Formats: sequence, C-alpha cells, structure tokens
Amino acid sequence: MQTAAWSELARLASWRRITVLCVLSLAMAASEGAGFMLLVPLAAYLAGSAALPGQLAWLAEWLTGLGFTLALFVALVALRAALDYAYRIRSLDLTVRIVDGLRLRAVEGLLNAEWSALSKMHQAENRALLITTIDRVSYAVTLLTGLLRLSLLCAALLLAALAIAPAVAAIMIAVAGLLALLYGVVRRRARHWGAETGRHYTALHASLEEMLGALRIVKSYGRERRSRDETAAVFGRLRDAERRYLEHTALARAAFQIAMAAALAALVFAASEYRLLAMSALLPLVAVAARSASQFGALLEHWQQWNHAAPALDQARAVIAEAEANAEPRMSAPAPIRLAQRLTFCGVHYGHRGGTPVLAGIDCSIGHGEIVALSGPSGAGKSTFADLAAGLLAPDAGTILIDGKLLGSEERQAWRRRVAYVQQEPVLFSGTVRGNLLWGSADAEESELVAALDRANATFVFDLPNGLDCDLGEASRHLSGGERQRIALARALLRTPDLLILDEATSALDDDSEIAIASAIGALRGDCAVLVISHRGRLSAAADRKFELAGGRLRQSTGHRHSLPPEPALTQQFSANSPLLP
Ligand SMILES: Nc1ncnc2c1ncn2[C@@H]1O[C@H](COP(=O)(O)OP(=O)(O)OP(=O)(O)O)[C@@H](O)[C@H]1O
Repeated sequence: MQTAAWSELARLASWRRITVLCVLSLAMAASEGAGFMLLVPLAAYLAGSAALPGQLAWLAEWLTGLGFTLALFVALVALRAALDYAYRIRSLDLTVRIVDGLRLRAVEGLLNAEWSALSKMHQAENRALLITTIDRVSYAVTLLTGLLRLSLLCAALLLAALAIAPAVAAIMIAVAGLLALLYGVVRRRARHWGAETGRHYTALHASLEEMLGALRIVKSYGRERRSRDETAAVFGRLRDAERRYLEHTALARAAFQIAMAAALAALVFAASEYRLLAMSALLPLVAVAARSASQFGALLEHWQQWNHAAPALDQARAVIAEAEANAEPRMSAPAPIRLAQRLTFCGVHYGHRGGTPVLAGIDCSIGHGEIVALSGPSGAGKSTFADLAAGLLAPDAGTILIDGKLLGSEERQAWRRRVAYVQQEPVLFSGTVRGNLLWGSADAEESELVAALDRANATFVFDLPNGLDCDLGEASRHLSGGERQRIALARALLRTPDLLILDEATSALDDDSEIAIASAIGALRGDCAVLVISHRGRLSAAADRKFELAGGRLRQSTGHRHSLPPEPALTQQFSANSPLLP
C-alpha cells in the first residue's frame, strides 16, 4: 500500500487513537508473555524441584511460594482480560472512525463535484463504493488492528521463549521467518483475488439495480428466467473469485499447520531424546511454542486476509480522488445573483466528454418574466441546453451571462440557488409531502405550501392519508407518474425562482392536468423566466417565444407573443450573428 494511503488512514483514525491502541496491544502482549514465564516456576514447583534454569534464577529468589505464583498468574489473566476488553472497544472505535470518515469523504466528494463529471460517472461504482467497498475497507482496518495486536503478541511470546531457552527460541524464530517468506507468494495471489472481488461486487450492484429497475418490463415480457440466469451468472463470477481465494487460504493454512506440528514434534523429540532442557523448562517452552504457533498462524492468516481486503481501500481512494479532482471551487459566502433583465447565451458550444458538440454556437436570451419553449428531436441537446442555463454545466466555448454579468464557475453556484428544475422523472425523497415541499424552500408557511400545491394542480395531496403529512416512503411507490410530477412542480414553484426549468415535466399528465399546469405557468409570466422543454402543444402554447434545437443550432420557430424590452448592449454586440436576440 502506498505511503499516501497509510497516512490517510492515520489521519482519519487520529494519532492519539492509534497510540492508545498500540499501548493496549503492547500491554496485552506483555501480560501474556509474563503469564507464560510464570509457568516456569510453576512447573518447577509441580515437579517438586525449585531448581530453575540459570537465566531465570532471579525469579526463584523473588517468588516465595506456590500461592503467590498462582495469585500472580490469575492477576495477570485478569489484567489481560481487562486489556482485551479495552482493546476491542478502542479497536472498534478506530475502525468506525476510519470507515465513517472515508464514507463521508466519498459523499462530500460526490456532492461537491462538477455536474459534468458526476453525469459521466458510473453510478453503480459509486453505490458499490458507498456500500460494499467501504464495508470491505472496514474489514481491512479490523484486520490491520488485529495484525498489530498479533505481531506484538508473537514478539512477546518469542521473548518469553528466549528467556526460557534461548537456543530453541532462536530455532523457532528462524522457522517463523521462513514461513513468513513462503507466505509472500500467497500474499500476491490474495491481492489479485481481492481486486477481482472488488470488480465483481461493482458488477453485482449494477446488475441488481438494473434488474430491480426493470421488474415491470421483465414481467411483461415474461423474461423472469432470463433475468434470474443473468443475475446468477454475476453471482457466479463473484463466488468464483471468492472460492479461488479461499482455496489458496485453506491450502496455505493446511501447509502451515503441518509445518508447525512437525517443528513442535521435532522440538519435543530433540529435548527429551538428547536431554537438551530440564523438564521445568521443557513444559513451559512447549506451552509457549504451542501458543506462539497458533498466534503466528492467526497472524499470517490476518496478513493474507488483509492483502485480500486492502485493494478495496485502493478502489475507494480512486473513486474519491476522481470526485475530488472534479470539485467545484469552494465558496464560503457566494455573492447572490438575481435575474432582473435577461439570461443570455453568446456563441455557446458544448460537447459531452469533450466529444462531438451537442450545441454548436448558440446565441439566444430569455428575459425576466418571459416564457420560452424549446423543442427539437430526441437527442438534439435540449436537456444539455437546460443544464447550461441552470448553471450545472459550463460551456466549452462561448459565454453565458446573467444581466450582462459573466456566469463563471463561482457565479454558477450562486445562480443555481435561484433556479428551480422539474425533470421528466421527478425525484421525491423519503418522508412526508410536507418534507418534500420544504426541501426546496425551508421557510415556507403552511398557506404557501397549500397555494403551491393548488397552482401545480396537486390538490390530490389533501386526500392522501394525513394529507400534507402523508409519509411518501411507502406511498411514493404507489403515486402515479403525473402525481409525482405535480408534487415536484409545487416544490419548484415554492422556491420562487428567477428561472424555472420544466424538462418534459408534464409528460405524464392527463389533458386536464396539463391545461391546469399550462395556465399556472402562464400566470408566472412577469414573475420569473420560464424555460419549457416539451413536445406537447399545450405548454408550448403558453410560451412567449418558441425555439427549436436541431443539429446543434437554435432556430426561433414563431414570432414573439409578447414583446420584451430591448437589450441595447447585447443587441449591438451580437447583432451580426445573433438573429435570435429579441
Ligand atoms: N452525461 C452525458 N455523457 C455523454 N453524452 C451525453 C450525456 N448526456 C447527454 N448526452 C448525449 O448528448 C446528446 C444530447 O442529449 P440531451 O439529453 O441533451 O438531448 P435531449 O434533446 O434532451 O434528448 P431527449 O429529448 O431525448 O431527452 C445525446 O446524444 C446524448 O446521448
């Protein structure tokens, strides 16, 4: 893992927490090592001899009797249990901080990124990041704290072994080093399968989302079996990657157990056959060796699992880095922007992903209080035009002006606060109707909510259970497309915007509702600029001017219904190439 990733983990966890965890791990390791060393005098007493190995003679002088030794032993176990409790709580706390910190950074990165970057991002990857990938990071961090604890514990056990029988302990250290080297091979495979698992989880998210979104069409086409098989195939690829990894882990584990059992057997055989050690040292040494073997095995397994889970951190960091690299400039208090005269496009070019321009030299303006309708073939760039007008996108070339003031990257953020957008597929949030309306305009009074619902022809809300306080969590699934659109329109109207954009916002409405909405839009004339994107005649009929977008160019399809005040500076500036300026 790169240094940057380590320092990021440390920053999220905080050095204070890491230090506390290190101290606790060290104390646990020391208490366990000391506990094992106490086995030496215990064994000597039990064997009926107070004779201790030379290097532990000081212990014999210090310990006065069996009772004291046993009491000390129990005290050490109690201390270790208390430390273990504190360690688990601290370890969880550290993991949660890292994981929540990373998840919040990802959320912030996505919320602060430019819309142009967000609209290009693979949303399944973002969802996989926020759910599965960061959960895998959580597992990786738990393994990392476990690695720290187990490393210190193994070191303490080996120190205890060194104190009991230095020569034998040196052989144990050599065997452990050799096994760790061999595990290096398994480590690389674990990394590989970890990265594969991450990719398959992302694919699984995309596949499940697609399947859930397509339930209606799947059922109406009778394609349940096919959908099931496709989903099963994605599951299969994920399980295959997990199985291959598990095969490696299980194989390495079996090899390790055999190697350690052979080493222990050799130790006992050599010690008893060639009388290398006194019984008082042999028994504690075997106990330390057995405990070391199991803990060292756990250490190597943790290491392998960490290598499998660690690619999730790289994956998460890559998505977060992409979002952060596309961050909008930060503004502490953006200067408010109001539209008092007109929003103007001057020679605007735009191509998605820097590809073929969707808009190629657009010159037009929308006056304050004017209603403009935009039509054109599918894919002509109408929504792209709306995104530019709303300050979501910046032109590749040309300029957008609000009352003659350039809409730069900082101004765009302030301008968006004055825009309300209703799209074809309206977004309603979980919660009540009231919550959804207040989401757009937090200070609105009850009477304003009612008036907005009335203007949006959404009075059906009053007949819902609990009316404005109806919880849409469940109900929104049962609302029709038209009902959802009308609530979204009421939310937009409440915002009293300077520019209201309706992007096919009445596509799901019946004729009567559309007539009512058209008259509500007509009533906005003079209050705010309205951009209506619609293929349907009724809404367009309410417009002062109608534009048609085709082949990247804008054409005014009919004359003015209402004349707007001229804009001398801009008319002069663009008179040669801007026939659409009023
Ligand atoms: N985020 C994006 N990345 C790449 N291409 C995009 C993106 N959004 C839109 N496009 C492409 O840009 C072109 C214009 O799309 P846009 O949605 O603006 O058209 P539209 O006129 O609103 O279409 P419709 O009436 O079908 O909604 C299309 O070819 C579309 O595929």
